[in-house]
Amino acid sequence: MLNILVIGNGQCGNRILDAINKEAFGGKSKFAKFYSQQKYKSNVETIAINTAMNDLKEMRFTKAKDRLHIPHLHGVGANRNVGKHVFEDNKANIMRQIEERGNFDIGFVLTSASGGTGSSFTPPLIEELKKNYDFPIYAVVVLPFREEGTLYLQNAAFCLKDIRDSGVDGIILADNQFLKQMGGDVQSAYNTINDMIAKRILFLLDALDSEMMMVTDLGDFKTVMSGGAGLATIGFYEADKGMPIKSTIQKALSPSGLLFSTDVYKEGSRAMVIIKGDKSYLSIDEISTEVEKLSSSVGHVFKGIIVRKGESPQVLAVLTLEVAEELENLYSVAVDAIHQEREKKTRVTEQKGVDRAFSQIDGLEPDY
Ligand SMILES: Nc1nc2c(ncn2[C@@H]2O[C@H](COP(=O)(O)OP(=O)(O)OP(=O)(O)O)[C@@H](O)[C@H]2O)c(=O)[nH]1
Repeated sequence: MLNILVIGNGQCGNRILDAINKEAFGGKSKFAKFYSQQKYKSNVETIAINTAMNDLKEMRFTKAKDRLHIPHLHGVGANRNVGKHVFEDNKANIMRQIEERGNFDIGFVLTSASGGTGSSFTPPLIEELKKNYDFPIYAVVVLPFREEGTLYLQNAAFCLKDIRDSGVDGIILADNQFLKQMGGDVQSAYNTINDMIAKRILFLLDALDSEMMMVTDLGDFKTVMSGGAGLATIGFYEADKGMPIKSTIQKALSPSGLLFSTDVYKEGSRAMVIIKGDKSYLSIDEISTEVEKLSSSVGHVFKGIIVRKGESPQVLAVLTLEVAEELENLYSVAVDAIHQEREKKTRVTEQKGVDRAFSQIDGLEPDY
């Protein structure tokens, strides 16, 4: 049995963690967490960390003991410099809470790249975890909608770089901009995206701790994640019962299954494909043909098969990327945003427009 740590930082990280707990506690009643056992095979410890009490209170499926409030106003207002200081001041407390949960085989830290708390807590937290423990740690990082503004874009650019420099064992990308194709208003888009990420992580945790017909394990996952440029994404598809397994695999690797925009056949570096379902769906010929097609363009592909009586076919693909054109696009938009912010600041200090307006009444008194 694996011991797994899942930490959600900031509002986005908290909500994804809550979506994971919702699935794990059976999903339906908000009271489930008070009396249910989690459905995990593994021993999973979850911790939500936030500076904003309201974000923690909003969680419906995460136990109160798993919510850690770090007092600082009502958040750090998207300011990563403030966030880094707040983390430093509270580091000992945060690390103590983690230490009390025992030993782990693997850890995940969930965060948005663009807010304040999650994006500034995650890099130093991973650095600290890597300093103190020797289990692998993966960051699951949500990229912003591109129209959310200059501060979020610059945060995303610096946060990703900081996470990469933190000693993390791999970064799994999910992109709000790409996933907004799911449609709906912002709140329902968030819920859909969070559920998509939660479902993929839970499938992965289940697979890493399962008896498989063809084995993939934590060692294989580590090898996949250490490939490419340290960046990865996850694809998933659950088919209707009639769908052939070859189409299910193709769907998992297509834009409708992925969390980040990439052509896996062009940008992929290593992959792990896990196929689950009733054995009547699991044609070895079809599976081998699809896996060979993938491995001929990406290099090594680990494959695992989990036979589950009566279950419809499901496919999960973890893919590390060699290049990521969409990330390059994001960085060029972010660089424009950084310049825009800088120019605005220089204009304010050079022109002192508002000061000039006020200075016109220097020495004058109101006359009634
Ligand atoms: N997918 C998804 N994205 C979210 C969610 N909530 C916020 N975001 C995105 O996360 C980014 C903002 O980060 P938050 O996580 O809200 O910020 P925070 O870490 O709590 O930081 P501060 O509030 O500034 O202290 C934006 O790009 C949002 O679009 C969510 O529930 N799901």
